[in-house]
Amino acid sequence: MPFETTTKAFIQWLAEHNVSVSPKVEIADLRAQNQGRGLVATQDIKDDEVLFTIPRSAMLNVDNSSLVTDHPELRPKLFALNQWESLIITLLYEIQVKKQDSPWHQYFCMLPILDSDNYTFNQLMFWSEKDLKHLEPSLILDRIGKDISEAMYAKLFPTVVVQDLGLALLQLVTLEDYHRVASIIMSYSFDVDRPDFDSEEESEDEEDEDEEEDEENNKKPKNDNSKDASSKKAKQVKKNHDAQDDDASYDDAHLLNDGYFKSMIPLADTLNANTNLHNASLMYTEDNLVMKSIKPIRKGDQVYNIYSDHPNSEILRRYGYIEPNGSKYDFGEIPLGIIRDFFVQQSGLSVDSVQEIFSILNKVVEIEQEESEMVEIVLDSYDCFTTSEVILELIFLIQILTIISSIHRINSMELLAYEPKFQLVSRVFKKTYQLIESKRLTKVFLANFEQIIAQRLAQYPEVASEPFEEYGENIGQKSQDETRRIYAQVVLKSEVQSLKNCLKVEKTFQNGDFANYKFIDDGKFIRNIIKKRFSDDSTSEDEVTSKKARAT
Ligand SMILES: C[S@@+](CC[C@H](N)C(=O)[O-])C[C@H]1O[C@@H](n2cnc3c(N)ncnc32)[C@H](O)[C@@H]1O
Repeated sequence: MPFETTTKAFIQWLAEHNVSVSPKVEIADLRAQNQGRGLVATQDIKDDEVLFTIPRSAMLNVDNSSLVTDHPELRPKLFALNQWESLIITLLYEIQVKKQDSPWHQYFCMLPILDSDNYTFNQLMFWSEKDLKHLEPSLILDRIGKDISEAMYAKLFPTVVVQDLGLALLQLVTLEDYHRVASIIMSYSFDVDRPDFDSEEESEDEEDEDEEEDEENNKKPKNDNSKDASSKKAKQVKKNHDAQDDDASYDDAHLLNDGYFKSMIPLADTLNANTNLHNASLMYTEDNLVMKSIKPIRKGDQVYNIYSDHPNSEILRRYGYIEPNGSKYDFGEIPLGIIRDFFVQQSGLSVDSVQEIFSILNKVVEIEQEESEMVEIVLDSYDCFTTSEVILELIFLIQILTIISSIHRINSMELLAYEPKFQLVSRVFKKTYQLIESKRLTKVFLANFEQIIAQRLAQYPEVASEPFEEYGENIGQKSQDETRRIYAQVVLKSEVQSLKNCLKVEKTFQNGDFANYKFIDDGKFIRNIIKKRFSDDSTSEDEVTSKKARAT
């Protein structure tokens, strides 16, 4: 069916399902920009205007599906699955079994899964090895999640679907069909609170948060991948909230405990997203879902939702597009390996010794956690944001290793037995904690911090240092290979720009969480640690080291 005809049939479907749409917006063909369909303002819109209202009955989820209507006996088994599994089966049943008889058929005709005129699947899951090479050295390559997705397919088909649910008609669902449906859920679904959910199950904290949210007398359903830490439901699902995290087993009875349904919401999911141009949000009341403007929108402008605070790399992984001028939430990442190798080079410690220091730090944190809310500081990688902010864990680790390196140059750490080594690392940890608490860091820390970021930057190809450029209105006419190459370049530019912004240390250490930090001489701080430590210790190794320390 031609693109326009499909859109018109969908608009008709919306009217038949009591979706009321403001005359100030219309569905537009944005394929030239590689944006498929989107919503555009046909008149000026004020802040807080209702753009459309969707009754809950028009949503599709496991509770409100043909599968449960046709097979009410399957309800308990479907509800015992997790959100992802149940919605995948629900959608496959509508699309592959009910086909034209599905009440949502006209809606599915709009989705890429049935509308071959709409854009191709560009989520990283569908990229070839050759396409993915363009993304090196981005760490997003470690998070594509294809293996986890395939494990879910292997679990559902055929065991759960055929043996447990008796849906023989879904026996022939291929891995490709499954990936497409899973990608549609990833890019289009929302998590919508169940009005019938027993709030007694919620914790007091969650209720407090709810009260704050309720003040506005409406709530915001989270687009599938939300990680809004302040919202009630984001706490009930795991961080990032995608299939990679949602690996609960069949027996976990997830869905019933969640208090929300992962749902497809026709029309609400026609909105594209932009972190910088976000101008509309979906709210809900008991009976309806309501899309409202959150700022004035000019005639001709696109109406944009936001899919959460993701950097370009994650937007590409989950949704298959990028923001050409960078996401508001971009960050670059420093892998732990770079930090380890930097200190190996700088201090002469062996790789094994630095690894041992990491494992001691993990133990020290574990012990501290018994008393306080200490977080782990040895992570796989560290985020450096486009806002010039970095995570505290990065600062903490580099400062600790800076001090340990200096101590090692005075007295070889390699000579110490495990126990005194543990004591030393533990003491440096505590002293560094106090140093940071008093808003101080050392001068050598700063130099090391800059060099570590510089080493990460050196791993990127030159093109990633070039400024963002408009790739033009005609991106939709480029070949798939070319489009993906351009998208990968934009991701690398986002990361490089973020890392470079974190080199603007006057911003990094004078703003936000790290405002007004002072950089002190390392010598005095180190002397303080060594003096105290060696006067406290009595083991023979320590005495040797202590004498050496005093001699220097
Ligand atoms: C919820 S749908 C939005 C409607 C979609 N454009 C359509 O035609 O069906 C999400 C998908 O839209 C596309 N999309 C959303 N925002 C975009 C943007 N700012 N630029 C390009 N594509 C975008 C991506 O392909 C994404 O996976």
